[in-house]
Amino acid sequence: MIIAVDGPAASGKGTIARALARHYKLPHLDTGLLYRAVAATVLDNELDPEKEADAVAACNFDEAMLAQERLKDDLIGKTASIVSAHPLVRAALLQRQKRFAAQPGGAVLDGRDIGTVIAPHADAKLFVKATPMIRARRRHAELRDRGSFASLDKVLADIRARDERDSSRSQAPLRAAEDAALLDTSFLSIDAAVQRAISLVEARTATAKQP
Ligand SMILES: Nc1ncnc2c1ncn2[C@@H]1O[C@H](COP(=O)(O)OP(=O)(O)OP(=O)(O)O)[C@@H](O)[C@H]1O
Ligand SMILES: Nc1ccn([C@@H]2O[C@H](COP(=O)(O)O)[C@@H](O)[C@H]2O)c(=O)n1
Repeated sequence: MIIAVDGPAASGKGTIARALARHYKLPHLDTGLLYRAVAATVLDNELDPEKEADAVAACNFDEAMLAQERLKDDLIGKTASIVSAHPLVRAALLQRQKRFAAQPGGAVLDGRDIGTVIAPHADAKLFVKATPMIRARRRHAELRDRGSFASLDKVLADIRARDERDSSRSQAPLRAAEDAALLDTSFLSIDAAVQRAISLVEARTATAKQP
């Protein structure tokens, strides 16, 4: 079974995707980490994220980087959103994600274009959302716990800017696939959001099994 989980920054899609992977005993890929690794490589080598050739050169990143906690840094997230808008960067990362989705037994992937581009034939697609302010509060708390002290206003402004950049790019913009089930986590606890996600996956796959 392939499960595609998409949504904007800090909507809770990663939390839900990890829980679904545990529940269904499937491998999970957080595709945002790939773009974050490209971004970190750009920054480490003092390249220009706005320049497509610089960003493409960084797609050959060191695999060990994917395990680094610093990939969660805000600057890396923001830079990831810049490099991910380059068509050649998306092309360089495409096959790796498609291969992960196509492995025997299936997989759970989360990102921005899983249901639309990476796994358009996924058995179940979820589009996770929450209001910008709620997402900003969650991200603010997460950053604070990691010792970073950006103000809530700044985190909210960054989230809005990232939404705008991710939704307006020409290639694989952030959007819900037409056949995705919407899951608004704004007023759900993590446990309630995960239960709802499992119910939606069950409903999708039960419909598909009907003769
Ligand atoms: N339903 C929820 N209620 C409260 N907090 C939540 C909920 N879902 C997720 N969170 C918390 O919000 C933060 C962001 O969640 P998560 O990392 O899953 O989002 P994301 O959509 O994957 O973000 P990104 O795309 O930026 O990686 C985390 O600290 C997570 O624990
Ligand atoms: N499938 C994806 C996943 C991510 N991106 C871009 O990477 C940025 C960081 O992603 P996070 O999920 O770790 O926040 C994100 O803002 C997107 O620009 C993408 O384009 N496609």
